Amino acid sequence: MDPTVAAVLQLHNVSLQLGQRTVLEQVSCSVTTGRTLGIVGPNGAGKSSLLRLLYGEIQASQGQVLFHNKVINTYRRAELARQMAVVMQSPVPVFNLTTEQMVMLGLVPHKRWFDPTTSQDHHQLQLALEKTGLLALRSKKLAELSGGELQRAFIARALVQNAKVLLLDEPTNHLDVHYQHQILQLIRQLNLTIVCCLHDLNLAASYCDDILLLDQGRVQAFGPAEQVLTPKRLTRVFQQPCLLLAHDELARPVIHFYPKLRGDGHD
Ligand SMILES: Nc1ncnc2c1ncn2[C@@H]1O[C@H](COP(=O)(O)OP(=O)(O)OP(=O)(O)O)[C@@H](O)[C@H]1O
Repeated sequence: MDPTVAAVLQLHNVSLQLGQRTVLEQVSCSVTTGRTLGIVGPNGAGKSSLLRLLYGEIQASQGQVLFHNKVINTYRRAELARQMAVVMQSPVPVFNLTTEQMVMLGLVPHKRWFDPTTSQDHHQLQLALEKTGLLALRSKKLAELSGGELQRAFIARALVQNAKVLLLDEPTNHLDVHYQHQILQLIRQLNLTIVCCLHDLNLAASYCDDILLLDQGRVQAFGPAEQVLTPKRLTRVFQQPCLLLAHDELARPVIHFYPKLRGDGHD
């Protein structure tokens, strides 16, 4: 990674203890302006916990989390919200709101309570609904949306928030293949600094510049996607044989996990 480019978020030797459990151990990584960092790893690797540290929801037991070179917990919540939008896994929606009302909540960090809604706000709302394919559902109650539509509504809210940094935990959960690609393509085009937990390694390889591979709270590799996502490393970390399949029309090979075969050294 180019050290001359400004780091937006940095973790320096961060460890996290939750109850009796060491969830993260000596994790160091950073994300620089305009890049997309994918956090990948098996279940329980510590991906969501790391994201929660990055937006200051929980505090590191050891080490430092820096946002623009300042300790994250020294920021006021409102200040952070203006600079950082967060889409968590299965956030709890307020079901009696309509899609449009919920998406408009993205404006809250930028307004005082008596500020009126402007034509610019409505324009932003319109754009966010359009980009996430929710125009036709704008007046529907959240309770009436499918899991995927709800997920897109949370992403629309993050777009309206208009922050320079976007943190997402499994944003493609509940989305069909078309929307998985559409949403990731969309957020890439926004030229934001992005940190995104993903289970799907092919999506991570396609849409992330850098990858942090975690396993049991420890960094297994961190760096450019093509250097981190090697079949040998993925086979070891996921305990499932893996190979990369090249395709003429794809910029990156397809990551393929296959069943353990007798005598291939994986059983
Ligand atoms: N509040 C808590 N107290 C104790 N242990 C916790 C707590 N929250 C999470 N953990 C544990 O920390 C570990 C990491 O959890 P985390 O949710 O960060 O993993 P993950 O990589 O996001 O997992 P998944 O892929 O399953 O979503 C898990 O073993 C989990 O059980």
